[in-house]
Amino acid sequence: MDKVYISQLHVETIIGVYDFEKESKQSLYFDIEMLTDISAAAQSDDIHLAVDYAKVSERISVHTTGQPVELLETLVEQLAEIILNEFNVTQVMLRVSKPAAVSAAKTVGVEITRVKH
Ligand SMILES: Nc1nc2c(c(=O)[nH]1)N=C([C@H](O)[C@@H](O)CO)CN2
Repeated sequence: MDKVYISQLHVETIIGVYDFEKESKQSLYFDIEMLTDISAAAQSDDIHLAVDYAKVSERISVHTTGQPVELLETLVEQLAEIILNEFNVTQVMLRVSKPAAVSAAKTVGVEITRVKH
């Protein structure tokens, strides 16, 4: 299966478990891999038949900066459901990194893979 991907999408938002995290935005970085058949888009050269990575990026940014959640787990589950429901994708891998969370680490985060049923 073919893949459309987005690497290191930067979004600033309120996210976190602790009170101090609810007062100022933090950076999140998303890596997304979406399985899809690209043949119709390639043969027609038509963006409407492609998984538009710009539209996916915008949807991720809008959702992530909407209603705040505490856990990265909650956020990536919500985003995986949105991508599978709203785009022509059979499987999505989402990795979110929160580089400021653990000062001794380069970055930390959560990765999931979800399949359309
Ligand atoms: N598995 C997770 N562990 C932690 C999370 C998280 O979202 N998922 N969040 C925090 C805090 O919000 C942290 O980012 C602040 O230091 C801690 N562990």
